Order: sequence, then structure tokens, then C-alpha cells
Amino acid sequence: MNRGTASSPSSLAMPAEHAIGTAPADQTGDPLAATALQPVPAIRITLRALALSGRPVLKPLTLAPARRAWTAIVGPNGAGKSTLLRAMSGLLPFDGSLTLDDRPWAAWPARERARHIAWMGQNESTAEDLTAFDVVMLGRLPHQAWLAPANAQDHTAVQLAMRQTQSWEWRERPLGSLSGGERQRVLLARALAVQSGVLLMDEPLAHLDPPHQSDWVHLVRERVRDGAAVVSVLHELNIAMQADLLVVMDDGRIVHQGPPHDTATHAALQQVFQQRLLILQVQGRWIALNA
Ligand SMILES: Nc1ncnc2c1ncn2[C@@H]1O[C@H](COP(=O)(O)OP(=O)(O)OP(=O)(O)O)[C@@H](O)[C@H]1O
Repeated sequence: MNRGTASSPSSLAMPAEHAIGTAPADQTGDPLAATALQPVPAIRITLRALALSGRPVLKPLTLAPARRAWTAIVGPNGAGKSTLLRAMSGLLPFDGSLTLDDRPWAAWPARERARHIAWMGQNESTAEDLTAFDVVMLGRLPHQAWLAPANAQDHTAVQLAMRQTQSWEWRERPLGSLSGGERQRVLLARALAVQSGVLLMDEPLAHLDPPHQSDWVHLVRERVRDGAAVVSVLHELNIAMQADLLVVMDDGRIVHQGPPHDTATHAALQQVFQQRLLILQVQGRWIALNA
């Protein structure tokens, strides 16, 4: 039973038989089994049940996102996507187990764990009068000794993350004075500044315009190329279709895990979205339009 409510998210690992895209027989196939490079496990959640305010929200499921892969969780409103991501981040207690790099969640010293995983939540409340720079610097806390000031490495990491999200020019502005999209880019920079091997993001594209959505995909790809595991909850299906693995949820369950190009994945998407999608390949890319 994972009863921990960690101060920061975690990442988990899984045995090889549950590498990315694999799941219990009743859930999915293994899209990467045929590839030469077996993915390296990062995070693993085995959940028997999760209730919120006494109401059952998640049913039994297993999810084991790998390193060097971007996993996108999709599904209709209320499917349980955010709840699952929060459970994977150690932010919600649940009946089941959670491991990070093959080490049980609770076995990690909290500070070390916080350096391994970064979390970007949905509608996060942050001190609105903090400057954007100071908000991003919060991402460096797990790297700093107790009460120690930020060092040159912290400043470099913050500047790099803010430049990557094009939020550097607002560094002196209070968070509360920024627009929705500007604020989102600062919060993304905070998650990037952790420089963790695992990144969990809940609706990171909310408020972002199309060019900045593309920039986000580019950043994710860079992180994945560097070996990170990225897990995101997305409503933007066309962006999610660019992920390595789609996890399709409905009614508190994972109904399918598979690569975006797979016809079984398309069928699962159609099922959970009431057959109201047009899934097409355009210039080599899969897209999903509202039908
Ligand atoms: N604190 C709570 N108490 C009781 N039920 C809750 C609570 N928070 C969420 N729920 C319910 O849990 C279910 C899953 O919610 P969750 O936010 O995980 O869904 P989601 O798939 O992320 O939805 P959306 O796409 O609308 O953001 C919903 O039915 C929601 O009403």
C-alpha cells in the first residue's frame, strides 16, 4: 500500500517484462517488443484502487513509462488522467505500489527523489507575488543544501530553462502579472530547471499558442533524446499523436496502451471519444480531427 504523500513527485521503474507499451494481458500489447533497443524503465505504478472523498476514481491498472520515451495520457473528461498522474507523482495515496528506478517510492530519501522527478500540475497555485525568476528557482530547491543560497549552477539552470521556454524576459515580473500562456511557460521552466530524469506534466499545453505548443514538443523530444522519461496528460490529441506511447483512459481505467500509428490505438481512441474523431495521416503525421 502506498500511503505516502511525498513532498515532490517521483519516477518509477519496472521489470523488463513491463517495458513501455506493455501491460497486463487484458490491457495492451507491447509495441516496442520488436525493436532492437529495449526501453529502460523509469517509473512503475501498480494500482488496485484509488478513491477521492470516498468516491472510487481509479480501478486496477498498471503503467510503467520508460526512459527515452514520451508517454501521453489521453481520454475524455473525468476519465481519471490527472488523478493517475498525481498518484504517479506520489501526491495521492492509493492502494498499490509505486517505484522509481526499481526502488520503492518510500525507500528514496525525499530530497534525492525530488531531484529525480519534476512535476508540473494543472492550475497550480504559486505565490503570485514571486518573480518569475524566483518561481523557476523553486525547481532548484532539491539541489540546494538546507537554507543555502542558490549557487552558480542553480542560476545557470534557471536561466537555461527560462530561455528554453522563452520566459527569460519576464524574469523580474511577478507571476501574478503574467498572462495564462506566459505563466504556463514559467511553470514549465520551473519543471525543466529541476533537470530530472523524469518529467510528469498535467496539461502542459493549456493556454499555449500553436508555436509554443510546437516548442514544447521540441523540448520534450530533447529531454527524451537525453534519456528522460516524459509523461504528459494532454487534451490536444494532435500533439499527443506525436508521442511514443498513447495511454488511453476511460472511466478510471487504462483501456489501451500503444503507439499512435497503431490501428488498435485508433480504435481505442474512437471508442472512448464516441466514434467522433477522424484519424488521418497527413504528410507522414497522424492527426485526429473532430468528426
Ligand atoms: N476531490 C475529489 N473528490 C471526489 N471526486 C473527485 C475529486 N477530484 C476528482 N474527482 C473525480 O474523479 C474523476 C477523475 O477526475 P480527473 O481529474 O482525474 O479526470 P481527468 O481525466 O483528468 O478529467 P479532465 O479531462 O476533465 O481534466 C472525475 O469523475 C472527478 O469528478
